[in-house]
Parts: sequence; C-alpha cells; structure tokens
Amino acid sequence: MRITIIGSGYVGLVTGACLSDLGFKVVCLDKDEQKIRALQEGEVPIYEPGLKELLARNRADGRIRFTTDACEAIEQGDVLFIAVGTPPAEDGSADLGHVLSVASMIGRHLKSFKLVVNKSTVPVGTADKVRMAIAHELAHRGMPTHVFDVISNPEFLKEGAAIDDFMRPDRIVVGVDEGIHKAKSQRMMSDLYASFNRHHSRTVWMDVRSAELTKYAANAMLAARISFMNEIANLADALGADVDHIRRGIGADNRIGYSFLYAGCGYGGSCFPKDTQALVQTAKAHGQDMSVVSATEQVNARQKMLLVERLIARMGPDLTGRKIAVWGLAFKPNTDDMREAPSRVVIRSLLERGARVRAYDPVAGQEAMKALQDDCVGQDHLLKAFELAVNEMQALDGADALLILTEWKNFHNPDFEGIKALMRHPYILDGRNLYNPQALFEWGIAYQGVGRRNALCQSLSFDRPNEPVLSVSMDEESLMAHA
Ligand SMILES: NC(=O)c1ccc[n+]([C@@H]2O[C@H](COP(=O)([O-])OP(=O)(O)OC[C@H]3O[C@@H](n4cnc5c(N)ncnc54)[C@H](O)[C@@H]3O)[C@@H](O)[C@H]2O)c1
Ligand SMILES: O=c1ccn([C@@H]2O[C@H](COP(=O)(O)OP(=O)(O)O[C@H]3O[C@H](CO)[C@@H](O)[C@H](O)[C@H]3O)[C@@H](O)[C@H]2O)c(=O)[nH]1
Repeated sequence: MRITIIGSGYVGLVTGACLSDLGFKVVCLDKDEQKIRALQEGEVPIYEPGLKELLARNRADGRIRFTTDACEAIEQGDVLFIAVGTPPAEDGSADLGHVLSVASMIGRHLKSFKLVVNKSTVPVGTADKVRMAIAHELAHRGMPTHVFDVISNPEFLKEGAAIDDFMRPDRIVVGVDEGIHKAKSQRMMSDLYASFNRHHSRTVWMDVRSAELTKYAANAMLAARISFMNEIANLADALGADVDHIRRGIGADNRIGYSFLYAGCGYGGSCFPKDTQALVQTAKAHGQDMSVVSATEQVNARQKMLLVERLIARMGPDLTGRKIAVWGLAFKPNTDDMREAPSRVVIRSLLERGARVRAYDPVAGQEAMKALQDDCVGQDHLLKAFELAVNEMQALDGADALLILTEWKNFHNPDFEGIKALMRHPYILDGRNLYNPQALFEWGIAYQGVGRRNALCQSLSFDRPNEPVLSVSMDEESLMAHA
C-alpha cells in the first residue's frame, strides 16, 4: 500500500515520517515550493524532536520523498491523507478553504480507486463536502463518481512529543460510513495501522460524523481541564492554598487522573484555541449552547493576562523605564511553534505599557520575532523595545522582574545566585510553576507562581532599586493576613 500525504506541515510530516518508518512508501505533497525544496535538501522546516533524524533515515532508504506535483502524488498513493490547515475564519468557525481545494484537486487528478483519509481537524459534515467536491470534478471529467471513499481519521498528536504520540497512540479513531467501499476502506485502514494493533486493538471504529466530533470533544475536554485548574489556582491564591497539592490530591482519584491538571498562564498552540472556538460555532449553527467550552475560552483569555496584571499590581500600570525579562516564548516546550502562545499577549501588553522586554527561548526566538512583527504591524516603536537574549542569564541583566512563560527543561534548575546578582529586583513571576516557593523564599527571591501561596512576596518594594527583597515571614497567620 502506497501513501500520499497532502499538506506537509506538523501533522503531514510526522504522519509521513512515521508511516515511512513502518515500511510504507510515502510521498509528501505541499503547495509551498520553498518548504518542499528545503525538505528535498534534507532540511526540516519545523522543530520537532526526532523528526529530522526520522526523515533523514527514511529519505536515505528511499521510502519517503517530497513533491509539489499534485498529479504525480495523487497517482502514486492508494491512500491519500489530507493534512492541510483548518485555520479559524473571522467568526471562529473552521475555514475549510484548504481542505476543499485539496478535495477538488484530488477530483481533477484521480484515475483509479483511492481511499481519501481526512486527518485535518474539521467540523462534522466536512467529509460529505469533500465527497461532493471530488464527485463534482469527476463528473466534470465524465468519470464515474464512485471510484473513491472518504473517511475520517483525526490526529491526536501533541507537538513536542509528536513522533512518540504517533508511534504509541492511546487510540486510533477511524470513521467509516456505510456504502459500497466500506469493507475495503476498513481493510485498508486495518492494514495501515496493523503495527499498532498487534497486542490489542487500539482502533476505535465509528461512523464519520462521530469521528469528526470526537476530535473536537477531546480537545475541548483537555482545554476545559486546564481552565478549570486555572480557576482553582486563582482561588487558591486568594485563599492561601497551594494548587500543586490540590492537583495531586484530585489526580490520585482514578476517575480524574493526573494529566492536564497543570495551572499556569493559559493554554496556547494551534489547536486548543482554534478548536474550542470552532466547536462553539458548530454548536451555534445547530442552535446549541456550549457553555462549558465558551467559559473555558473566557477563562483562558483572562489567564494569559494574569502575570501582567500581577506586575501592574506591584509596579503600577505605567511600566516606562522597567526592564522585564522573559524566559520561554513557544506555546509549550520542545517546539518553535508560536501560534496563540501566551507570550505574544504578555509581551505585547508589556511593550504597550512602556516596558523594555528582553526574552530568551532555546528554540523559538526567530519564530517569536516573526510573530511579534505580525502582532505589532505599524507599531515599530513597540518592536524597538523588544530584544532576544542569547541565553537565559543574559535576559536578566538589570531586570525588574522575570516572567516564566514556557517550561523548557533548562529553566527547571537555574543558578539562583546568578539570578539574584543580575536582576535589579530579584522578582520571579512563574507562569509555569517551576519552583518551590519555600526554596525561593530562602534564596531571597520574591516569587509568585500560579496558585502557589503568593502572599510570600507581599512586601517587595519597587521604589528602591537594589533593595533586598523580602521581609515577610512564612507563618500561616501572616500568609492568611496577606491573602
Ligand atoms: N499541529 C498539531 O499539533 C495538530 C495535531 C492534530 C491535528 N492537527 C490538525 O491537522 C491539520 C494540519 O495542522 P498542521 O499544524 O499540520 O498545519 P500546518 O499549517 O503546519 O501545515 C499545513 C500544510 O498544508 C499545506 N497546504 C495548504 N493547502 C494545500 C494544498 N492545497 N495543497 C498542498 N498543501 C497544502 C501548507 O502549505 C502547510 O505546509 C489542522 O486541521 C490541525 O488542526 C494539528
Ligand atoms: O496541564 C496542562 C497541559 C497543557 N497546558 C497548555 O496547553 C497547551 C497545549 O498543550 P498540549 O496539549 O500539550 O499541546 P498541543 O500540541 O497543542 O496538543 C493538543 O492539540 C493537538 C491538536 O489538536 C491534539 O492533537 C493533542 O492531542 C492536544 O493535546 C500548551 O500551551 C500547554 O502549556 C497547560 O496549561 N496545562
């Protein structure tokens, strides 16, 4: 069985690389000539751990290649995966422009039976639209309109762990509808994923509509857990409780589990924000109200501003003359993806208030620069106050505060002595709860996590530069008094 992947972004490249590693012959198609040229020359346009090596190995062995030639790519594959983007339209619904233009393209080039597998995240009913678009082109060419099937196989990989997620899936959702091709389509998908089903079946078979909705339901559920924990964390702050104890206390309940319970400065990325919005729009179009999902989004929008609000509470709304250090720009560690990253909202807001920002990210620096240029179009004065540091310590020089926005591993055990010596005010606002508040107190560093008994740094003064920081005691009474 030969595979063609249409769309060579995160999902397309990971799918292509992994399937070629399982022995299939794979062609990756993209309309972006620059991207395909880079891939042909062995470069990988995105940062994803392990991807470069996997692609290099399978390219060398002749199992994967890259092209912009749609006719040849469609001819070669028995299975055609659609893995193009589904960005949000202006009203938040999923823009199906790329998916439907791929469908028409398939219809224009299809000569023999093809199984069209949709991997993009798409609203319920999209497979029907893809079917119609292909059939329309076939009819136009005077071809029989039943020489293909369209099924749904949503992708659940996480960026930064994409290869592992693909190669060790919790489940594989496949939606196939009744029809003349059902048995054949099911057999082809069973063969394709046979390696993952050897010990026990991980494939969850269903109809296409249910498969399409399963993807949105999974992302909305995960996003809701995060927003729920962020609300609990904010309440914990107000009450002098510690969300990390609460996380462990509730996660131990098997019905709840430990995953996706980390409070912080909000979720970002190319999926949760766009998919929750699209789900709300789908529901609205069908007269339904997704209150939980809407609230999830609202809480997240507020949470992204939490650290800025805390900074303002300490320093006042005018941050002119303040130097703010930022550690972490990508929406999560192990990726250079800046889509919907909380850092974009935070940095723009700091710049608008007159602060100078110096930021460090081990991988996403250049992507962040591009993203900020997009965010500050026509406001060059804002960009002038932003610079990238070459390492995390350089970002700190003379800073009034350090904001941690991404939990990269090398931020986990920093040189606290160095931090104290370099910063004008040793004050850490930790949006990813990396440190132990008690240890930071002992270091003499003012510290605010998210839901981590933040009363600890109540007496920090910003009026007197280079002043030692804390005079607050750790006893319960004073904690509660400050809460
Ligand atoms: N990124 C993730 O972690 C992730 C995980 C699961 C599902 N998804 C979903 O998968 C889909 C793809 O996401 P992504 O992050 O890989 O997107 P991406 O933007 O990284 O890649 C999409 C690629 O499709 C190409 N493309 C667009 N139109 C094309 C056309 N007509 N012909 C050929 N190529 C075309 C683009 O040039 C681009 O390279 C989306 O629906 C997304 O929601 C993404
Ligand atoms: O407990 C947690 C877990 C995650 N996050 C944040 O949530 C966002 C998304 O993280 P993650 O889910 O790990 O990354 P994605 O690559 O966006 O993956 C999500 O979106 C993909 C695209 O649909 C799905 O395929 C994945 O299953 C789903 O986890 C990031 O900003 C994280 O910092 C938290 O704040 N707290």
